[in-house]
Amino acid sequence: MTATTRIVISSDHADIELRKNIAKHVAAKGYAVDDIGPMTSESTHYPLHGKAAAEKIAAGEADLGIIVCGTGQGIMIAANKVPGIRCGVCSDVFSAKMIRAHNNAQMLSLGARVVGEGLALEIVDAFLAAEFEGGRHATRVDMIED
Ligand SMILES: O=C(CO)[C@H](O)[C@H](O)[C@H](O)COP(=O)(O)O
Repeated sequence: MTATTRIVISSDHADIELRKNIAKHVAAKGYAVDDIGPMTSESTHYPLHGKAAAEKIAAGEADLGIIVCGTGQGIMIAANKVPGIRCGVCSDVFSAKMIRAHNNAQMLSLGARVVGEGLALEIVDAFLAAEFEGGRHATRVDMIED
């Protein structure tokens, strides 16, 4: 991915500070960041925010997405309900690389109550640095889309 890649970022209330710091971290690398909130820690509903971020990608308004909830799981499930979206929860750097390299995932989900900020930023970096390998993996991703 290049610095012109557009990245949509969202979360629920579980940790908006982590989300904001991810947005700052990614913007500092030169990526075009669209942080769609929420902007307060008031309790909200993760399906709304996973869907909103995924729909930006499905509509061609963003290339990649990073979403955050308490475990990363609920917001990931919601994002994956949007047709064409492939999103994985990652708590380690290797998985973050592989969901791009083998699964061509457009979205990374993080659990703010699972990983600390330092590891979260390393996971983000691995996700953004990885490239889809295509080949046999494209066959399998096509099977998911079918
Ligand atoms: O982890 C989550 C969903 O998988 C969300 O962050 C929820 O907020 C989580 O279920 C906890 O909810 P709470 O209202 O913050 O107790």
